[in-house]
Amino acid sequence: MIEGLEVRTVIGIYDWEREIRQTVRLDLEMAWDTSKAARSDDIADTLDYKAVSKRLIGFVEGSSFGLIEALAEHCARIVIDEFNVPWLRLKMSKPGAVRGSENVAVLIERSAA
Ligand SMILES: Nc1nc2c(c(=O)[nH]1)N=C([C@H](O)[C@@H](O)CO)CN2
Repeated sequence: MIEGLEVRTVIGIYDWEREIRQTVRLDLEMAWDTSKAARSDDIADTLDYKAVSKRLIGFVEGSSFGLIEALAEHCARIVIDEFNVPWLRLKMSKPGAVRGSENVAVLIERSAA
């Protein structure tokens, strides 16, 4: 899992949102068989959460989507396609987007198939 990964990016459907950077937060669950790495104690045998995080940070920082739905979908595709993850659940939050609320988010599940 990667929990609470916060990144500043251009995100939003309103004109004023195209002029600023706002914080989005990613929570990511990824299916992976950890038994080989548990035996070998070798990072090469597992899914490197740091590598996944760095790739997503770079992508999100350079993106400028309108909807958090679109941003979430692209992030999911990157993780599945580039890291061979068979299944994931991704929550894309935009805290502070709605006054009076603690958070707004979309939650998606995607598979490689
Ligand atoms: N389902 C969604 N609804 C809304 C989104 C979104 O990304 N998905 N975005 C906005 C605005 O950008 C809002 O965050 C500005 O405060 C409104 N509704």
